[in-house]
Amino acid sequence: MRIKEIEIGEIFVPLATPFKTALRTVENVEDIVIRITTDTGEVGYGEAPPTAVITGDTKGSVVCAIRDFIRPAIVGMEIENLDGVMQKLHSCIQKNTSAKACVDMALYDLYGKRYGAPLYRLLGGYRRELETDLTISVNPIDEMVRDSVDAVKRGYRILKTKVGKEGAKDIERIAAIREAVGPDVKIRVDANQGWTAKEAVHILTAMEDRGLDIELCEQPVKAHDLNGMRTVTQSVATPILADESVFSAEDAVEIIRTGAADLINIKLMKTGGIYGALKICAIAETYGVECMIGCMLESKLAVSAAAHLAAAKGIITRADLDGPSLCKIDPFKGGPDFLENRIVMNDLPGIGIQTVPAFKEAGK
Ligand SMILES: C[C@H](N)C(=O)N[C@H](CCC(=O)O)C(=O)O
Ligand SMILES: [Mg+2]
Repeated sequence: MRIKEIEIGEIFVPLATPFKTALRTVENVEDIVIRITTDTGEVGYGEAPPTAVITGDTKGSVVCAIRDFIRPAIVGMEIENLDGVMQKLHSCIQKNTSAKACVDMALYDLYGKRYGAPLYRLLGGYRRELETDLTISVNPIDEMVRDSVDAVKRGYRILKTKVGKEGAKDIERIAAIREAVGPDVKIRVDANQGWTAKEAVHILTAMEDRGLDIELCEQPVKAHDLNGMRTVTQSVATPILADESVFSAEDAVEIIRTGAADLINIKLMKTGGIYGALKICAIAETYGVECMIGCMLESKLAVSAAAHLAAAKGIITRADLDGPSLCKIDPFKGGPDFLENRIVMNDLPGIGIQTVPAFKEAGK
């Protein structure tokens, strides 16, 4: 089964409410999608969000990387030689991890279809169901409390609360949310690089002293500040999870070697797809470092690929796969079932997404 064609399109999905972090505010998912067709007529789908503030990737750069570098490098290659195609994908252009992830997931989709199996089973088959958190955007405290209570009413038992914009005011934010949702809801905080190491130690220590029971803190300091992150990790009891600091397997080795964080957040858009994510899983398994699977502002297509990886691997113990829950509509047919906090895998081959509107309209 050979790669015959790679078509590039776009999708637009409005968010239910604006998504706000210490790094940015977004109102819509506006992502690049691709369709790979083989000489046997099989199709595989991929998606990439332009998360410039984290990955450096823009819509234009994703399109250019796929059209001018990746497509000429892999068209004609055999899907059965997945390792060979992946080596080409990762060597034909440096960085551009979102473009690579987009193509990588379409290739894995085809690989699953080639062998008639759901991808999560081919990759390891560890579990059939995942529990995801829901993100609470950083906003005035009363809004965050309202959003947290609403999320719990919708069935979410884990909240990922965005912080990192107003220093020590985050202590009051989390205190108000904890009081409103009670002791049984897990609260994770994600500062998206918004604190200095000193601020992080002060804020997290105060949260601990007030018994706010934070499950973990994600990326307290700047991505490049591994010394600062190690200081935080060593100074507080709250587990620290590296997100923007870990893109590659090499980054994961460095984090583990230096003890800069306790946990690693794997996102396909940082690793360049499942192929790179599997390398981080292997390193994390070797050293017993648990991982979270995360997403950017992705719709069900890309998040389904991440769900397959997470369902496959035991070392991925936490999921932040709320992209589809943040969207106002789901434009796709097929894929795993996203039932608010529960993601249930099924037996559809590959990733399981059956239609992508951008290509239906193109009428190919
Ligand atoms: C959407 C997901 N829950 C999330 O919060 N991801 C962010 C980055 C998302 C973005 O800015 O597109 C994260 O974990 O930092
Ligand atoms: Mg994060």
